[in-house]
Amino acid sequence: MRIAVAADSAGVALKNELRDLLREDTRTTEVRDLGVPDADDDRAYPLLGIAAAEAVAAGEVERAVLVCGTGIGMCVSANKVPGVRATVAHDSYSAERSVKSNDCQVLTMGARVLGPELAKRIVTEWVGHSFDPRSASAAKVARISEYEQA
Ligand SMILES: O=C[C@H](O)[C@H](O)COP(=O)(O)O
Repeated sequence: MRIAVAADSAGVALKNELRDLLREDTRTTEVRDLGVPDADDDRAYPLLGIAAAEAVAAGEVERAVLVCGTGIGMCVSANKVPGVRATVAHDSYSAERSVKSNDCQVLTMGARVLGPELAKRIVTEWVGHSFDPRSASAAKVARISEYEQA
């Protein structure tokens, strides 16, 4: 699995931890860090979130993990990119269902909301989840795509 990571200055420390964790994970083949590199970089979350979502939409990566202060700005930004389904998730169950029910390719988190150990656990679990296109959820997700393409 190819994964992009990105964050604003509020999320960069957690993003870097998650990036390193994902790079050690044998299930990932590429972990692309789209920035910011450090907290001195004041590029705002929409720039980073949209860039990562565009990489997902273009098929350059399958998924993205985005971090800002709350996860909300990254989520709203990523969802503006056609074809991308992003969610904030700070608990294991929501992260799991975002993939299995909603086929979300993008997970966003708030570094000011949850601690790094919980974030790492959620992301590690999230990599292991997959969407079943034959599931009853598939038709519901298809309705979202139909609206987007209308
Ligand atoms: O959703 C936005 C993020 O939490 C961001 O890191 C902080 O945004 P703000 O500086 O506008 O509060």
